[in-house]
Amino acid sequence: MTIATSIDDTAVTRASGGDERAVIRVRDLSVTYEVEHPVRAVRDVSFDLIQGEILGLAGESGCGKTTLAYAINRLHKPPAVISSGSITFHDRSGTDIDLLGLDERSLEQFRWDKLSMVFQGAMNALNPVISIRAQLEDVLIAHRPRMRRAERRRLAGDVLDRVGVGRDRLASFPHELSGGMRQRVMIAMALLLEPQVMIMDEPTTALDVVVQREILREIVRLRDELDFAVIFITHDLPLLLEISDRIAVMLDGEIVELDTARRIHDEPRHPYTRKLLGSFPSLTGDRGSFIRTGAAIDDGASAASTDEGQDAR
Ligand SMILES: Nc1ncnc2c1ncn2[C@@H]1O[C@H](COP(=O)(O)OP(=O)(O)OP(=O)(O)O)[C@@H](O)[C@H]1O
Repeated sequence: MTIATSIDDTAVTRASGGDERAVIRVRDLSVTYEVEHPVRAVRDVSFDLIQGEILGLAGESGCGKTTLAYAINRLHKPPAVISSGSITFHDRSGTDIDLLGLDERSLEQFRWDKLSMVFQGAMNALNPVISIRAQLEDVLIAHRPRMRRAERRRLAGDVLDRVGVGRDRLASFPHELSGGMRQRVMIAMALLLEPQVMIMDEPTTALDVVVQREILREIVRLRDELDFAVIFITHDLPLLLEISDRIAVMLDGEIVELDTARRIHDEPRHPYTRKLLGSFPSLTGDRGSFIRTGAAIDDGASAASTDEGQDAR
């Protein structure tokens, strides 16, 4: 897996304290579940998502990963409330969009078009009685109302080819496809409008390991081709080390460490990161060599391909 974009971690910082290549800038974001005993699920989180990078979000169950992901896309529902902070999206046109300031209508336009999301159960969100073609075309009808029918059909076919399902499945209904294929269709849908950012929350967890690997390889390849940024959430730290450029480690609602995948692996600074790494025996001891096969972080060791890494796929 060779990653083309180069995320140089000697980031070019702006006077405002951010990375000038950021596509999303989150500052001091807090999300609270306003229940009888309020839960501050996300606490003063700040980070930049850099254009074209895969940012892994790691941390144990309940640390706030999903809450953070949903809040970024404004998909959080009551009792969750964004209690403070800001989220800025830097559009490819050059405009900065204040995500927390968007009204519902603008949000609907924004989602899928600029930022899309694929989550674990996404494949079950496909409508069982509508063909794949119609479901893909519906997204285009909603977001590109002036697009001609022939162009819609071509794009729907192209995107299915891209994710490895193939345009010959356009007429299929969801139940005619395997779980892996349906999840690929959801990824196709997420790619359809060529968003700048994709948030993936455990997108392959429900699938068997071989299919997971294939899909992950596709995601990295598509990222190389289309240069979108990804926030990738999973419990599987070894997997994150393999595919991410950088990794943010969350603990009790806070990001306690954010660094290149290589440094998270080689020189973890926070005790919790060390504990997390230690809980995966395959990452420590004799087999503890770095298993990534070519992530793009510019720390002098990118694109190193090891036999062990090949085996891991
Ligand atoms: N609807 C809710 N009401 C109250 N508390 C909630 C609600 N949803 C989540 N929480 C709490 O918010 C915290 C963060 O949950 P969240 O689902 O974001 O964690 P996570 O890291 O994504 O976990 P997992 O990996 O298991 O999905 C947890 O303490 C959880 O119990």
